[in-house]
Amino acid sequence: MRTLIKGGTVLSATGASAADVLVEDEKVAAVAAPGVFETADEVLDASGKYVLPGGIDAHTHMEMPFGGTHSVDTFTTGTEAAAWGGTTTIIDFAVQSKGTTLTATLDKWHEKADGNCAIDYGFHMIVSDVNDTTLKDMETCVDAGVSSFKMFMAYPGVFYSTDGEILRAMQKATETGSTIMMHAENGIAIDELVAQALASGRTGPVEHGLTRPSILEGEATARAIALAKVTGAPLYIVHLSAAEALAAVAAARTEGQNVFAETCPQYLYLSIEDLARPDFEGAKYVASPPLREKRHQADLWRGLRTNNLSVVSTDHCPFCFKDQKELGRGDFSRIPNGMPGVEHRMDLLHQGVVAGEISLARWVEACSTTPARMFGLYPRKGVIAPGSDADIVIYDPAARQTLSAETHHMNVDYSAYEGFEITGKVETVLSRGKVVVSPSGFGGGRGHGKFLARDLCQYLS
Ligand SMILES: NC(=O)NCCC(=O)O
Ligand SMILES: [Zn+2]
Ligand SMILES: [Zn+2]
Repeated sequence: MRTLIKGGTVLSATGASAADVLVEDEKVAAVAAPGVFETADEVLDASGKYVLPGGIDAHTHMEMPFGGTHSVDTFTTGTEAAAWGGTTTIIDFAVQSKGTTLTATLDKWHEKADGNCAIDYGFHMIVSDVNDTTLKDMETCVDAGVSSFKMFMAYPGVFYSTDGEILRAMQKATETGSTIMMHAENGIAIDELVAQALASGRTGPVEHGLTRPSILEGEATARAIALAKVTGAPLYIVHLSAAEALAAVAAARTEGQNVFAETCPQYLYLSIEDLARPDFEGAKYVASPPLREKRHQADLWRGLRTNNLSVVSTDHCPFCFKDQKELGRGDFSRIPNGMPGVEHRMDLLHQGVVAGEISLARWVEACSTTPARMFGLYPRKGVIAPGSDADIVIYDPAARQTLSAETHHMNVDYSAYEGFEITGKVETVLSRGKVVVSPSGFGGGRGHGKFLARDLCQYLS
């Protein structure tokens, strides 16, 4: 089966050019000057549109257990929603709970995802019980294509690891060539602030933000960087939200340390003012790290331009407002942490292009090419080039849309971006050559997506 994408502007991490793309079965066969290929079994007209590599969302949580409940997107609903938004690969997190092994955890996550995804997917591993077996199992995970391990300096008693445990896991990461991903917030100090707030009757959602000050993200980020320096491990800071944390990353990178960071659209567009919405509506915006004061946003955009922030992921972790966020009415510390967003990342970052914050090439780089390189998927993913998987988005940069829970495809009863006016819209999406989204609707489905065994990080200096 040959598909020709004709007349579009092909985007990459290095620029844009008028070109046609020939797809043969699941792969890109050729990229050539307009008109070189005359026809194919199927021809998609991309005149006036961008043709870009499918997005890679390197941070999602489908069906994630948290605080006695689960994030509500399944691997099926979440990957379908991702496809609607131009994302053709997710990397989700398998979650080790205390007392279980990494290998059993990985088996469990394969059971949840295999045969259920609409687009390709990989796994990172959350390490929450550092012991000799866990450290040994990290080797098995790397061999099985899970080459990155998330650890937490937050959530004492749940996912939290001590500095000593982090150090040991980092040493194993250095030995295996794998990457440590860090949730960098000082959870011990935060838990004190949370207890004090509750004791003095401050119970509403905004307290979630007020008890997790940005300086404690900066401190934890700097500490993680120090531990990575001692051990030589590559370090990737997840969901970076604060100027103080970004400064720590920038300083380490200036020294040449293999330290990288991602941010998420919510930190670029939303703020603590959303957490302060009345009538418990702020609960919709509870995630950790919390939404910050607006002053941080300009720093984050600058970080994206300078590559101190290399990747934009969503940290998609949806909990319904009714029933789930409700668990924390009267006690903000019980509000399930996480926000929906997997469907909107490409559109929201395109607004950064429209506003002149980032270039088109940078949009593609941060949302597709760099995550592919960072997590060992390049050049299979993250680029439109001969031999690459035909994960391709045809994007109409002039279309207009309004984001809303009424129209989104995520399995959650609210939109964090309700009413946002967007310039640009995904028109067609190919996943390994198959048209999964088109103007006539959803053509993909559960089971098309395949597990991606990933190589080591390809982004080290
Ligand atoms: N971010 C968040 O609040 N929930 C998902 C889990 C995590 O990434 O820490
Ligand atoms: Zn986290
Ligand atoms: Zn997360």
